[in-house]
Order: sequence, then C-alpha cells, then structure tokens
Amino acid sequence: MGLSGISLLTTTYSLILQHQSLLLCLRAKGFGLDLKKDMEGVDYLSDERKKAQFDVEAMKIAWAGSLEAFQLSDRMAKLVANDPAFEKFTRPMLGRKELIKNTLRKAAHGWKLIVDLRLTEEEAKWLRLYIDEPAYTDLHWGMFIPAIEGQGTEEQKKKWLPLAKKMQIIGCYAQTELGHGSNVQGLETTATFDPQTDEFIMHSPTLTSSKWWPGGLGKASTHAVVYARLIVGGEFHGVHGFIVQLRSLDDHSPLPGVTVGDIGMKFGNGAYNTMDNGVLRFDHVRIPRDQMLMRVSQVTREGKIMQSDVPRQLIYGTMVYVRQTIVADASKALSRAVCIATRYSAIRRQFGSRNGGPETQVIDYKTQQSRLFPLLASAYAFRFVGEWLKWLYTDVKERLAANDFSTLPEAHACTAGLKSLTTSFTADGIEECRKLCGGHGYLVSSGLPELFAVYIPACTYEGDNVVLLLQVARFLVKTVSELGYKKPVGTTAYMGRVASLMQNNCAVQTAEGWLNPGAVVEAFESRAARMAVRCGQQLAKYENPEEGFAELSADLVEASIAHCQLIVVSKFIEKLQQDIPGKGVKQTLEVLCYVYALFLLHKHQGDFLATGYLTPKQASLANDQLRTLYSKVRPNAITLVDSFNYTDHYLGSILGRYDGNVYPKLYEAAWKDPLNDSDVVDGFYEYVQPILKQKLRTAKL
Ligand SMILES: CCCCC/C=C\C/C=C\C/C=C\C/C=C\C/C=C\CC/C=C/C(=O)SCCNC(=O)CCNC(=O)[C@H](O)C(C)(C)COP(=O)(O)OP(=O)(O)OC[C@H]1O[C@@H](n2cnc3c(N)ncnc32)[C@H](O)[C@@H]1OP(=O)(O)O
Ligand SMILES: Cc1cc2nc3c(=O)[nH]c(=O)nc-3n(C[C@H](O)[C@H](O)[C@H](O)COP(=O)(O)OP(=O)(O)OC[C@H]3O[C@@H](n4cnc5c(N)ncnc54)[C@H](O)[C@@H]3O)c2cc1C
Repeated sequence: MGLSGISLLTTTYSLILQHQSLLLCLRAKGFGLDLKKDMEGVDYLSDERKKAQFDVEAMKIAWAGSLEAFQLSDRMAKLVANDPAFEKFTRPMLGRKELIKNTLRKAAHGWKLIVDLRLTEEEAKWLRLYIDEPAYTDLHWGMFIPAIEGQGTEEQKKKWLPLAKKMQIIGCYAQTELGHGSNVQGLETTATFDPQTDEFIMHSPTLTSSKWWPGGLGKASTHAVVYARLIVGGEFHGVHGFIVQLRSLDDHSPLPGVTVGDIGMKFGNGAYNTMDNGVLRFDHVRIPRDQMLMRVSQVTREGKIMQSDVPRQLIYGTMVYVRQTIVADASKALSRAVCIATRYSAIRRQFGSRNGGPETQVIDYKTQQSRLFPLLASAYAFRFVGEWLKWLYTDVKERLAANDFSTLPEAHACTAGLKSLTTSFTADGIEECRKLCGGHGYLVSSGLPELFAVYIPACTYEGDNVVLLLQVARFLVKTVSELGYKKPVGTTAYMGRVASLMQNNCAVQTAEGWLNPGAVVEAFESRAARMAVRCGQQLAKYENPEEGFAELSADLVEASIAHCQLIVVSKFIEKLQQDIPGKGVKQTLEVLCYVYALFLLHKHQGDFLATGYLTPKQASLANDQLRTLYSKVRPNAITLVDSFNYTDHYLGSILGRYDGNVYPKLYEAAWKDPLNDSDVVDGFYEYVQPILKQKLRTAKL
C-alpha cells in the first residue's frame, strides 16, 4: 500500500473515531449514555503533524526570537493555563458589574504572582498577554509609567515612579476628550498657572473638554497623566502632561472638583468591556506646580516658560512607545486567529466524498488556501517586523537619553505607519478567519467573536489608522522634497536610488523568477518610490501645500501603505539573511516570505501596473508562483501554527483545540449554556404558552 493509501486509512479511522465520540455524546444527552466516553486523548491532527517538513521545536524558537524568549513565554503561558483563577470561558456571559469585578480579581491575582514569584518586567508582560483580559493595569504599566519616564524630570521620576511601580498609586493616560482625539492640539482642558499659590488650576471649560475614553480612568485609577492646554500669564503655551490625583488614597472616592465615571458598554460581549474606559471633568482642581511633566518645557516659580533643548514632539513620546508594542501585539492576535482557522480547516470536511470515502478537508480547497495562507504568512511577517521595530525603538530611546533626537522623525513615521498597517490587516484577518470557519466560527466558543471585538479598537486607539498614515505621508513628502540635497537614510534609503527606481522596469520572465529576494524588494521599492514621487509632483501644482495635501490625501494614504508594505517585506527578507537553525526552518520561512510578498503584489497589482513597473504578464506570473507556494505551505500548515506554541487556554477556542477534538467539545459546550439548565425556558409560561393556547377564530396573517 502506498503512502496515500495509508494516510487515507488513518484519516478514515480518525473520522470514524470522531463520529463515534460524537454519537456517544449525542446519546449521552438523548438516551442517558456515558458522556465521558468521548475520545479524550486522541490527537485528530496527528496525521497533519506528521506531514511537517521542518523541525517544529526549532521553528518555535525562531518564532519566539531565541531559546530564552521561548522558555520564558512558555513558562508564563503554562503558569496562566494551569491556574483556575484565570478561567475565561464564562466571560462573554457575565453582566458588566460582574465582569469588571472578575477582571479586578484577576489583575490582583496577577499582581500577587508578580510579587510572590518575583517576576521580571519581561515575565510580567508575558503574564499579561496570556491572562488575556484587558484591564486597568495595561494603562498603568503601558502608558502612565512610560509617560512619566519619558516626559518627567529626574526629580519627578524619583518621586512618582517608585509609588507607581509598587502600585501604591494607579494611573492612566488621559489625553482624549469628548470633542477631540486625533487633534491633540485641539484639546480644551486647561491648566492655568496661578503664581499666587504656585499651583495649576485644572479645569474642563466645556462639555466637549470632558476627558473621554482613557482606559482604567472610570473606576480604578487614583491618578492620571492629564493632557491640557498650558496657560501662563493669560497666554496659551501648547498642550502638556500633568500628574493629577483623582481619587482619595483612603476610600477611593473622587477628590473635590473631580467628576469621574465609566463611559458605558462597548462593542461585543466580554471583550473590551473588562476595561473601565472613563469620563473625567475638573472644576478648578488645584495641583502643585511640580506636577506638570517638565522634561520638555518648564514653568518657573515666577511663571516663566523655559524650553529645554528637547523637541516638543517628545510630549507625544508615550504614543510612539505604545504604537511599537501594538505592532508586536498584532502578530499575536493574527497568529491566534490563524491558528484556530488552520486547525479547524484541517478537521472540517465538506463535499468530495468518493465511493463512500471521507469528504475533502476544507483546507485542501485552493480558495480556502488563498484566503488562509496569506494570513498565516502575514502573522510571521508581522512577528519579524515587530521584532525589528522593537530594536528601532530601543535604539531611539537610548539616543534620546543621550539628547540625540535625529532619529525621532523616522521612529514616529515607522511606529505610526506600521501600527496602522498591521492593525488594519489583523482586524480584517480575524474576521476572515471567522468566515473561514463557516457557521461554527460565529459561535462564541470558537474564540473568534471575542478576539475580533477586543482587537478592532486597535485600528482607532493610539491614533486612528488613517490619521497615522497621513503622518507617514508628511514624512515621505518631506523626504522626496529634500532629495536634491539630503541623502535619505533608514527606511527611506531606497529613495536615494530614485532615478533608477523610476527608470528600470521589472526583469522577471518566469514564475520561478519571482523566487528572488532582489526582484521582490526592487518591485516594492519601485512601486513605493514611484507613488511617493507622483504625489510630490501632484502636490507641487498647488500654490498652498496644505490645500494640496488635503486634496490629495487619499492618494497620499496609498503611497504610505506602499512604503509600509515595503518595510515589512524588506524586514522579512533581512530576517532570512540571518542564521536560523533547525531542519527546514529557514526554507519554510522563505516560502512564507514569498507568499506574503506575492500575495501583496497580487492584491495591489493595480499599483504595480499603474506605476508602469510591471507588465500584466509579469503580474500574472507572480500569481502563478503564488499558487505553487500555497501547495508548499499546505503540508506544513498545522505545524506552522503549532509553532506559535499557544496553549488551549490562551486560544480559548473549541475549533482551534490542539487535539482537533472539535465536534464532541462543541456539543458538550452547548449543554453548558445556562439556557439549557432547564428544558422549559424561563418566560415560556408567561409569553409563549398563552400564544399556543389562544383560540383565535380567524387569523389575518
Ligand atoms: C496583572 C498584572 C499585569 C502587569 C502588566 C505588566 C506589564 C504590562 C506592560 C505593558 C503593556 C503594554 C502596552 C499596553 C498599553 C496600552 C495598549 C492598550 C490599549 C490602548 C489604549 C489606548 C490609548 C490611547 O489611545 S491614548 C491616545 C492616543 N491618541 C492619539 O494617538 C492621537 C493621534 N494624534 C496625534 O498623534 C497627533 O495629534 C498628530 C496626528 C500626530 C498631529 O499632531 P500635531 O502636532 O497637531 O501635528 P503635526 O503638525 O502633524 O505634527 C507636528 C510635528 O510633530 C511630529 N510628530 C507628530 N507626532 C509625533 C510623535 N508621536 N513623535 C514624534 N514626532 C511626532 C510630526 O511629524 C511633525 O513633525 P515635523 O514638524 O517635522 O513635520
Ligand atoms: C478602546 C479604546 C481605548 C482608548 N483608550 C484611550 C486611552 O487610554 N487614553 C486616551 O487618551 N484615549 C484613548 N482612546 C481614544 C483614542 O485614542 C481616540 O479615539 C483615537 O485617537 C481616535 O480619535 P477620535 O476618536 O477623535 O477619532 P476622530 O479623529 O474623530 O476620527 C473620526 C474619523 O475622522 C477621520 N479623520 C480625523 N481626522 C482626520 C484628518 N486629519 N484627515 C482625514 N481624516 C480624518 C478618521 O480617519 C475617522 O474616520 C481610546 C479609544 C478606544 C476606542
């Protein structure tokens, strides 16, 4: 018997087992048989796992970044998964008050673990990820503390950071208002210096000046970094951050003049409703002068404004930090959805049965592959670009500490652009994974609805994705306009070769010709350069550059996307130039890299054709190659998602279970729904039975 025969037999056997266990379950409910006899311990995906052409354990390390990173993450994942305190399956069914209380309990338990086990900062970050529940602690550690670290003076850091790091105060980041989020310079909250008392008076002069959205503000925070218009001597001196105490440290009640609360339910059940996004108003609340964060500008006792040599953009520095972390988190959210959809696609069968044999696994349909595998490849691409961005951010941070601000504009453009690109793609990708799972993807127990609901605000918070791409566009336009006298560096270095990128066209002649990193990078560079230069030329026609920028903004956004996609493709290719140990690991990643690049090329072929870099024939050859690549991904698909090393707890999905034991578990879960506690639903006797029993003489319907 050939290999395919053996595999057919084992697949059929798995199917029979699975059907048997389903039957046992069905009977358990209907006919009193033993429910426990389902096939616990059987790995329904074992055949798939045997197909792997690479060393899975080595791929896990490549995904994690290093052996140490893998071990650390694995330890934290297991710590959470094995702790019943972090159960999350009932979350979507809880009322808001219960939900928040439950989140506060989990955060307290998490903090206890951090203290008792003396976890490092890195370990705590992984712990937070695997607890998988947005909480006030995210903003305390993720924004309040970084804002003080980045914008505070040494004295301020010395005073506030120990309190915050021991969690003796809880802080949030209160920037956005009811009337303004994107336009930070349009904020209305005022901080007026009173030279008589050496204080600032924090005030909310209008309804629209109410702080609105800050996470952790509603119920948990005792303090906030509040962004407000600085007014000294009756004059406005820009928006700055101020540390303001909101609640008593004794009984947690709001301090006089402070009105604070939660802004209400948000999208989805469970999901981001574990967060107390808040509203805040000040009625002439006084704070000491030294609570203005003064690294960028200082207000003296006499009411003089002193500018340090730090650029004012550093006030936006916390956002740069968080955008960088959001890019890293995009690969986690996307890989999680892809893991669920890939495992389920291998279990799910529809059509194609021959002679009573098994039906086709839906993962074998080319349409399923062409939707799923680019998402899988993107998860890897985002992982590696996130790793690079972390390096870039660390480098900028070190430079800033040494008062070198030269790389700040590029750090801003990269974090803004990549945050936008990766979160938009991930949000759409999670929804695509839901559709890839058919009807069962719509069940909360698939894990996908909650993941989607938690994830989508990432397209808005930390900067609306379009607004951020317009920031990238400003950076690109500036780079193009300076080409005559300034050599572009970093991620825009390719613009230095603009003449050849505008002139030379693609040389690829065969589908195999696309399996060449040089050809791929040049295609993306040429497209990005041509789109940016074209925008520059169009802009030059306007007398008023701002008017031109506004008029051309949709094209500018597209040019920014082209530039950001180039960064992701290049960083993936650069990653592959490193030593990546393990049998078949590098080769498999190369396949994914080409899938990512050629999928983008296919999806955006309009750009590549319109800029004249590619001919329709070359675009078509790229698509031919893409189909071939999907066949190369197919045998490795399950093990590529296993390499994320996600526990079933973290995945939170019956469809994505490691063992693929989907149907019995779905069936079992349905019976756990509170609605099935009784055979006759509450309300039946009041609202249904009277209808059943009514005796209408005629019905008009
Ligand atoms: C259980 C225990 C648990 C323990 C836990 C342990 C650990 C956890 C640790 C960490 C957790 C990590 C992360 C989690 C944290 C949070 C993530 C989760 C939730 C997110 C919450 C969301 C928060 C928010 O949304 S905060 C609000 C964000 N708001 C925005 O993003 C507003 C967007 N708008 C802007 O950024 C700006 O206004 C603008 C659009 C850039 C316009 O600015 P403006 O000054 O008006 O205009 P310009 O003229 O365009 O710019 C002037 C000049 O400045 C340059 N610029 C702009 N921005 C920046 C910047 N950020 N950096 C540097 N430079 C900048 C711009 O280019 C221009 O420069 P030029 O003059 O040279 O051209
Ligand atoms: C879940 C969640 C958590 C949040 N947490 C916090 C927090 O902790 N702290 C905090 O301070 N804030 C927080 N925010 C607020 C968040 O940062 C803002 O909502 C975000 O910056 C977008 O601003 P906005 O709401 O004003 O959108 P708007 O700017 O009003 O956007 C509305 C539309 O207008 C478009 N638009 C706006 N300006 C332009 C332009 N110049 N050109 C073209 N189009 C434009 C946008 O693309 C969008 O389509 C949070 C928001 C959410 C949803």
